[in-house]
Amino acid sequence: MTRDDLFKINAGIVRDLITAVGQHCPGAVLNIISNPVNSTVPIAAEQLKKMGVYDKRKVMGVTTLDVVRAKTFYAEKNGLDVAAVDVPVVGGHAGVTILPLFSQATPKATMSAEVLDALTKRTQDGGTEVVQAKAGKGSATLSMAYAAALFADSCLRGLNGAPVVECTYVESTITDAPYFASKVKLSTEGVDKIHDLGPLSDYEKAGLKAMMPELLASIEKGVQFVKGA
Ligand SMILES: NC(=O)c1ccc[n+]([C@@H]2O[C@H](COP(=O)([O-])OP(=O)(O)OC[C@H]3O[C@@H](n4cnc5c(N)ncnc54)[C@H](O)[C@@H]3O)[C@@H](O)[C@H]2O)c1
Ligand SMILES: O=C(O)C[C@H](O)C(=O)O
Repeated sequence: MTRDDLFKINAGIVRDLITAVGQHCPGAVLNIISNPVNSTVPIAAEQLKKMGVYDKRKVMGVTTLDVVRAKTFYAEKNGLDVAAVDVPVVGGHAGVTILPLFSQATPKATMSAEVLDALTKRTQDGGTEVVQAKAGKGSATLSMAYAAALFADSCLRGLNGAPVVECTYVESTITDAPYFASKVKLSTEGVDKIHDLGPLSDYEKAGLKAMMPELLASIEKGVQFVKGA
């Protein structure tokens, strides 16, 4: 089962939960983790728009697990302490739409083109690898919970006036995609500032171009699920 297969089940669940949020706590900051995140975030936004209570600063898709994976693989490969490593991951949360920016990773490490390609693919396929290994018995539940806790904690710190920067999938204008994950400053109202992509390597530029058809289609599928209903 792919994240997109989950659309059939989760699209309605997310829309109905968001309807309740729109009715009972319209100002809430939402961290959406249900897959396919590339579509469920647009579903949430469209449903809240329909109800007249959408605030783009409050709706965020959780892509933290992609960052956790990229950091882990980068640290392992380069003999670094993972706690001291940072790797931005941009795009979306499915296959080729997940784009780790190893050229911006810190601390800096030199890796061959082959190793970079392997680490990128491992990050992109990490979730699917676990879903297939569990063969119908769920996904990377515990690492998802870890990532969700990290991200929720960052949101709470931002809301408490200690701004923090995390990668998250939000309504965005930094690329051609209306929703996109990148580094975002989280503050007292939720999304405060969406950082642009920064300098990309040629490999990353190609990855950005390659993800767009799938990302745009997943976004449109989510939008139409609500608008076309
Ligand atoms: N964004 C991420 O990083 C990430 C990572 C892993 C998993 N996920 C997604 O998180 C979700 C949960 O994954 P999981 O492995 O824990 O799945 P799971 O099947 O183990 O758990 C799903 C839970 O949802 C409950 N449920 C079903 N219908 C419901 C409804 N209408 N309302 C409320 N609850 C309902 C089920 O009873 C079950 O307890 C999936 O959508 C999965 O794809 C996201
Ligand atoms: O549920 C999945 O398909 C995988 C999940 O999104 C993950 O990244 O582990």
